[in-house]
Amino acid sequence: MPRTPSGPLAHASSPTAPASTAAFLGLGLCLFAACIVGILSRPTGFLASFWPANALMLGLLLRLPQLAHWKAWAVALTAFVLADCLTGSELPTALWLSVANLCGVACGWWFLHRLHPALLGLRRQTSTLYLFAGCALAAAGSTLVGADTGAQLFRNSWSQTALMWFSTELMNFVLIVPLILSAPGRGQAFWPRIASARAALLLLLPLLSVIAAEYAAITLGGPGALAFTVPALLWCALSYRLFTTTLLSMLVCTWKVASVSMGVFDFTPLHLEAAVSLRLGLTLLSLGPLAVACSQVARNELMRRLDHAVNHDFLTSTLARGAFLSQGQRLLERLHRQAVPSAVLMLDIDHFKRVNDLHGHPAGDALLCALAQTVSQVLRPQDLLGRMGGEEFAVLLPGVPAATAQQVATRICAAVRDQRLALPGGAVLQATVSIGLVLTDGSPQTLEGLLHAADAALYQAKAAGRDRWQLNLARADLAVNPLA
Ligand SMILES: Nc1nc2c(ncn2[C@@H]2O[C@H](COP(=O)(O)OP(=O)(O)OP(=O)(O)O)[C@@H](O)[C@H]2O)c(=O)[nH]1
Repeated sequence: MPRTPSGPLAHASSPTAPASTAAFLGLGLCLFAACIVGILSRPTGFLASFWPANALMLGLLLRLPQLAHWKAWAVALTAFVLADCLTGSELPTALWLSVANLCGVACGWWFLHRLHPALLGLRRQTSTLYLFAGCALAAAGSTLVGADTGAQLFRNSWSQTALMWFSTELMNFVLIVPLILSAPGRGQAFWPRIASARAALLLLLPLLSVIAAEYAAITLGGPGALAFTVPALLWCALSYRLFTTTLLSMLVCTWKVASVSMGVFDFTPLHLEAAVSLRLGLTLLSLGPLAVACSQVARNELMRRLDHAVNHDFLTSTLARGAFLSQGQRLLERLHRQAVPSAVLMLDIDHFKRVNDLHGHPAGDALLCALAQTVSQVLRPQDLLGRMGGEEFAVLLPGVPAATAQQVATRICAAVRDQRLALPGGAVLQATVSIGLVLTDGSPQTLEGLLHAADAALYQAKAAGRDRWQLNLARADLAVNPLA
C-alpha cells in the first residue's frame, strides 16, 4: 500500500464532488473508534480477532462515493496509526500494520467500486458472488502486506499469521460490508409497516426460529451444530428486508465465533488451523442467506417493473386502459359504499392529427407525454389518470363535489393551453384539449357507463368549438354553479 494517494486513489477523484471537511473528520472519528474496538479484542501476543475498521472504511467508500478522495485515505491512515500508538504500539509497527490494513481496503475498493450500482447495491442475483470476490481480494491484499509484520511481532510462522489474518479479515469484510451497503438511506424506513398484532406475530416467527435453532445448537453441541441456524436465516432472508437479514447474519456469525471461544459449545478447535477453518466456514455459511436475500430484492424489483409495464402506458406512463378500468371500477364501488360523489373526465387533444402531419410522429409522441405530465400536475395523488388510446385520456376524481370537478376541468384546459413544447428543430408546439365531464352522486354506476357518458359530452365540446369542457346533460342536475 503506497503512503501517498496513487493507484486506486486516482479513481477516487471521481466526477462526484468530494465530501465536506466535516465528513472526512467524521470518517476519521468512526475509524478511530473502530480501531480501538479492534485493539480491545486483540488477545495478548496475537492479532485482533475482530477488526471492523477496514470493513467499515470499505463499506463507507462504496456507499458514499463522495468520500473516495485522497483526504479519506490520509484521515484513515492518521486514525489507524493514532489508535495503535495511543494503545502502546511503536510508530514503525503501527505504520506497517495500518498500511497493510489500508492496502486491503484499497484492493477491495478497486474491485468493487467499478461494479454496476445495482450489482453493488445487492439488487442482483449475482451480487453475493461479486461481493465475496471483492472481500476475498481485500482480505488477501492486507494479508500479503501485513502477515510478515504480524509474524515478526507475535513470533508465529508466516503461514499461521497469514491464515489467521486472512480468515479474520474475510469474516469482517463479508459481515460488515453488506450491512453498510444495504442500510436504509435517508427517508427509507428501518422497519416494515405492521398492520395488526397478527401480522407482527407472523413477522416475528423467522426471528424466533433463529433463537430456537441457536438453542438447539447449544443443547446438542458438536461441529455440525454451527450450521443449525441456516434454515432459520434462510427464512429470515425470504421474509425480511435485506438490511435485517445482513444484520441477523452478522449477529449470528459473531455470536458463534464468540461462543466457541467462550466454551459455550462443547466443540473447541484444538489448533490454529482448526480455528481458522471454523471462522472461514462460518463466514461462508453467512453467504447463503445473503444470496437468498439479494435474489429476493432482484425478484421484487423485477415484479415491480413487470407490474408497471403491464399496468402503465409505455409512452406516457399514465395508467393503461385495462388498469384504469379495473382500478377505477374498484374505486367507484368503494365510493358508492361510502355514498361519496365523484366525477369522470374524458380528454382529447384538439387537432392532434395536424401535429403528426406537420411535425412528425415523434413530435406527436412528445406532445402526448407533455400533456400527461401537465394534467397529472393539476390532479391530486388519489386521482386516476389513464390513456384510453390514441390522444384520448380519462380521469377519475374520487370524492369531489360537482363544483370542484368543474374547476378541475377548467384548470386542465388552462394548463394545457398555457403549455409550450419546444421541438428539437426549434418549433414550439401549443395545444388545446376538449373535455367531456360526467358527475356521479355516489349511486351505483359502472365506470364503462360513466366513460361512455363523458365521451358523449366530449363530442359536444368538440362540436362547440374545442378548447373547453362540456358537462353531460343527462347528469347536469348534479352540477352546481357550472363554470363553462
Ligand atoms: N404521435 C402519435 N400519434 C398517435 C398516437 N395514437 C394515435 N395517434 C394519432 O392521433 C391522431 C388522431 O386524429 P383524429 O382522431 O382525427 O383527431 P384530431 O386530429 O385530434 O381531431 P379532433 O379530435 O377532432 O380535434 C391520428 O392521426 C393518429 O394517427 C400515438 O401514440 N402517437
